[in-house]
Amino acid sequence: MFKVENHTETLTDTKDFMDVEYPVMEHFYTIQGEGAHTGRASYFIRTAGCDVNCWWCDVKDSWEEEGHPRLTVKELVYAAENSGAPFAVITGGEPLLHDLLPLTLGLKSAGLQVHIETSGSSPLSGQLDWITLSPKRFKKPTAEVFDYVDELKVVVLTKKDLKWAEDNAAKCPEGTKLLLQPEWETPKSIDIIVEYVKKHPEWGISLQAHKFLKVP
Ligand SMILES: C[S@@+](CC[C@H](N)C(=O)[O-])C[C@H]1O[C@@H](n2cnc3c(N)ncnc32)[C@H](O)[C@@H]1O
Ligand SMILES: Nc1nc2[nH]cc(C(=O)O)c2c(=O)[nH]1
Ligand code: SF4
Ligand SMILES: [Mg+2]
Repeated sequence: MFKVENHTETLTDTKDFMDVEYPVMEHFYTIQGEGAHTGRASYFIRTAGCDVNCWWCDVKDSWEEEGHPRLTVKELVYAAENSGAPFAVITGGEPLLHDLLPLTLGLKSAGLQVHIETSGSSPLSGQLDWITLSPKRFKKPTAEVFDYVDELKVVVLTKKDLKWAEDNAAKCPEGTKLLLQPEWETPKSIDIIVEYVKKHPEWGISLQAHKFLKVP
């Protein structure tokens, strides 16, 4: 949970934030396929732009802002609210490249909880009810994000990623949900994760269930 301090008074007028635009690759009503909320109906907003560039990223088309439409908070909130989803997931690309206060205020004003999927490598912004941190060596998380993380979800390809996972877990608050996620194109990572979780049951496994369900 994170709530940026001292900014809301600058955005008290609804007009202030409903007209703010974001580069959006896609937005869609689906089932959360990853993490502790797997299986729950949620409205995804995939912002465009990422400066981390993981070579195994499964949404490389999100990396450039150019070529994606700029949508207003009003448009995004309208779609999310009318979907009936109980919560929105702001993802990307790297969503924290953008000031998320206007978008999160808009979503929350419509009664949605706001979750984020982030590498944590840019400063926190906005009002976030659930922070899923997926830390990347390519651009490391900021120190601040560890004070607010709810769920640590580390993508695993090889055994060295387990040490990376533990190094990040050591910085998280007590009670943070710890999850290891196989890299989708690396089948051997599943055996690595299963063996590790059986030895270290404080960790759980996150699969990309949406890819099995064949939903976006
Ligand atoms: C596409 S990223 C977007 C949000 C943010 N940039 C991040 O990395 O958390 C969303 C989630 O998908 C994970 N992910 C991306 N490519 C993946 C892959 N090939 N296999 C498994 N997980 C992947 C990321 O680690 C992250 O947890
Ligand atoms: N269904 C579904 N669940 C997801 N959880 C995290 C995703 C992401 O790309 O951020 C994602 C996604 O792309 N689709
Ligand atoms: S940080 Fe996220 S969106 Fe960016 S390259 Fe890595 S997995 Fe893809
Ligand atoms: Mg995805």
